[in-house]
Amino acid sequence: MSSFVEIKGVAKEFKLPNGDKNLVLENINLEIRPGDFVSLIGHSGCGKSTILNIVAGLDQATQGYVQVDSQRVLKPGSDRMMVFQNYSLLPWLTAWDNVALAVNKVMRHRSKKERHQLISHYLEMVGLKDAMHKKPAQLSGGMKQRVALARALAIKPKLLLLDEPFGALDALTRANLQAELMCICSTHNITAMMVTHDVDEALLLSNRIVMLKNGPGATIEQILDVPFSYPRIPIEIMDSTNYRQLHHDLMQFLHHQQQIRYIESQITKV
Ligand SMILES: Nc1ncnc2c1ncn2[C@@H]1O[C@H](COP(=O)(O)OP(=O)(O)OP(=O)(O)O)[C@@H](O)[C@H]1O
Repeated sequence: MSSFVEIKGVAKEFKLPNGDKNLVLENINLEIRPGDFVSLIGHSGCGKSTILNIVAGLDQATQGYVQVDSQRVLKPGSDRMMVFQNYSLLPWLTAWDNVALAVNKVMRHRSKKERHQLISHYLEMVGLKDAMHKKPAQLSGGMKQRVALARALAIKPKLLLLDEPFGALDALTRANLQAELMCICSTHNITAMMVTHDVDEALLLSNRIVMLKNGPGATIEQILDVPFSYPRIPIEIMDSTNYRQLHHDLMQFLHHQQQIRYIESQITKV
């Protein structure tokens, strides 16, 4: 199958206020097929969010390029919707109005009735039928993230970008939302990229996991294929030998990166 997202030779260097340069990413190459759910995993600061930001068009690569559906990414667009850990909702608007704001802007050409149906459909899909008219302060963390998901999905993006979407939620809410997201993505064949620190979350949701080495100049160490078919039932797959092996491989990779980071920090002290 042809690639839908192409990340080719991407490097990213930030200029620091004192004039120094911080090379964060180097030669990142990744091809994502339509319907893939790809997770990025690696230690804090290795550049996972930077990759997502470049794909979103919120930041520019210093070298290389990103293409989505054969179009070069140069700026943000409604074909790529991002969901952040901190929900990013407008606090003075209700759940409905937060979703409506995006839908009305992007889907101006649709009739008022159609836009209304879309907003209602996606808020119901994420289980917010009875809380549509509440403001963010009246919603739990899980409910706020549901609004953010509904807002992203209602725009019908080509690519869903998720930056630690469940990082701020308690374990039970996180598990429920993971299951719902998996169901939505597999049913609607949504292509997604997700940054996560959670090995189980990556294994549950993704069909491929990109393992990033530590920076500076982080590169891709390996891409792991996750062979379980969708929809996945956590207690069933977690019990399998295959799952335990993949979990072990990922943990070992992260542990190894942590050791490298420790040794490097000791060397620079000397
Ligand atoms: N605008 C910026 N200017 C300068 N440096 C930046 C900027 N944005 C990110 N960085 C640096 O780039 C590196 C990678 O950051 P990034 O947020 O992509 O890492 P991450 O892997 O997503 O980390 P975490 O898991 O902690 O969220 C870090 O060293 C960070 O300090």
